[in-house]
Amino acid sequence: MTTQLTGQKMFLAGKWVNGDRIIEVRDPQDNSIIDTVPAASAKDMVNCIEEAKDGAEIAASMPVHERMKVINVAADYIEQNLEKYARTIATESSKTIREASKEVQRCVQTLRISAEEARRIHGETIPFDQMPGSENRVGYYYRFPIGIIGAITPFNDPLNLVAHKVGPAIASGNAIIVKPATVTPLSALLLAEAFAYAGLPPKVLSVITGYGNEIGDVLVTHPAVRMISFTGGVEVGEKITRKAGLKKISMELGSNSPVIVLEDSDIDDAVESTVSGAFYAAGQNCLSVQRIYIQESILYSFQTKFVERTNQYCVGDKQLEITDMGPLITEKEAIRVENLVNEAIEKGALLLTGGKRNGAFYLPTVLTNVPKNCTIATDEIFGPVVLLYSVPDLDEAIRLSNEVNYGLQAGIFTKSIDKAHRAIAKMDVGGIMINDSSDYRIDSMPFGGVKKSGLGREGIKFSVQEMTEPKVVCFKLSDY
Ligand SMILES: NC(=O)c1ccc[n+]([C@@H]2O[C@H](COP(=O)([O-])OP(=O)(O)OC[C@H]3O[C@@H](n4cnc5c(N)ncnc54)[C@H](O)[C@@H]3O)[C@@H](O)[C@H]2O)c1
Ligand SMILES: O=C[C@H](O)CS(=O)(=O)O
Repeated sequence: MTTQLTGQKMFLAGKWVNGDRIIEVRDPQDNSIIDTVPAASAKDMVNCIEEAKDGAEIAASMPVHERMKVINVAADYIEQNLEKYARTIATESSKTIREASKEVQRCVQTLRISAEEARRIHGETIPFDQMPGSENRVGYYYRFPIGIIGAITPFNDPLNLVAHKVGPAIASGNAIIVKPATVTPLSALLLAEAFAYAGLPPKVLSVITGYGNEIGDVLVTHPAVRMISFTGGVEVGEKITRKAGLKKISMELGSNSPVIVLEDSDIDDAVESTVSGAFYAAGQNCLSVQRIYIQESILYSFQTKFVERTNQYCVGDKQLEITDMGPLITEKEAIRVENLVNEAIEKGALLLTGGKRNGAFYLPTVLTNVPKNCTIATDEIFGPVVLLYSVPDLDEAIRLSNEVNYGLQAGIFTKSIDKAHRAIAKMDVGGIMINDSSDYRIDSMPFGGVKKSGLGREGIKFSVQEMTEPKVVCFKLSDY
């Protein structure tokens, strides 16, 4: 898709500004240049943070009804321009136009939920007289905004995952500086466009484009930035956590999601759900189904149907409505996935389908008999590859599921409420879906994981909690 190279500006403290250097934004499908954005410098980031100090005061002084109005008008703007937002996502990222449209609709929902949560930031009265000697004291606590939030976001959901930080930040009266993924900055800039249209006061929001290690370090280490809200890979997450020092940290990291399919399940339903969960967004999805543990009595039936359904996946031009799966975000990423699969095959894994690359495209791939000593067995693939395993029973499936040092979400297909509850209790994850794959989320639910999958929870209400602090107020009365 060729678009007029207009050269985007970044959105710093409410102003659209150029930079001294530029970054080319490319379409993963054909590596064509679709636009350019500024490559901000460390100095630009320092200036941005200085402006955000004023922004934090402005944001905190916005009455709740104004915050709600601005967020809802921004949501309206995006809804009215859905096609433009979807095309931008489907051009700069590797999502198909159908996947991109769904992301825009979710972003609108995320913002509307954020507006609602702005009116629900409550405190509580505190019965101080529970302690002898405090009979003449009354008071409460309320929640106040922490000030400046630094948000660093990934490439795979370039709009909605930015909204998951900007929405709650504004709802809770904070200023926020977003450093979007270097390869997919345009969608984040469009989010800024919506808030500029909605009349968000200047200096409250910045979207600063550039290289993560260059400007990210400044954002992460600056003392005026009181929280880092990061979504991305565990390697970068650990780097940031080490550098951040004494400030709030929210880490939404990687995964290697398991799904269990028991013999009493609806196999056709399980197949449909896990194929979608494995190959949505070409597997570049933190909730992607990476491992499926199938009870041995139904292995042949499930495996046959799964491979058959996988082979029906339409891989091609991501701008076409008929396309189920587009490319990965870069050819380099496709080669990384190809190498992971080839390592497994060299070590004895069986390839049931896929395993072929063409540039940035990598076919939906199904492996079985994958040895434990393969990288692909324990690391996050973040590509269209799924591993099938045979298990004798639920307990073995749970044990194997928990062996991997990630724990974002899992799924289990069973008609037994007892078995479902055993999985709920025993699986070491942040979310478990019964008769859904791991790839299920609504934007208001608590979202996040354990082990290497992260720290804290997103999902608007939970982000608002992380982005605010309680303040206790106590009155000692003289003639009570
Ligand atoms: N748990 C979740 O909610 C969730 C959601 C989406 C993606 N992810 C994870 O994100 C990863 C894929 O996204 P990605 O490839 O964009 O991740 P990434 O970690 O490579 O990059 C994420 C962001 O960090 C920035 N960055 C890179 N190095 C940095 C540094 N040294 N300091 C500061 N910032 C730096 C990047 O520019 C980008 O904006 C996968 O692991 C996926 O599981 C998790
Ligand atoms: O990639 C991870 C995303 O957070 C999953 S979802 O798109 O929000 O469901």
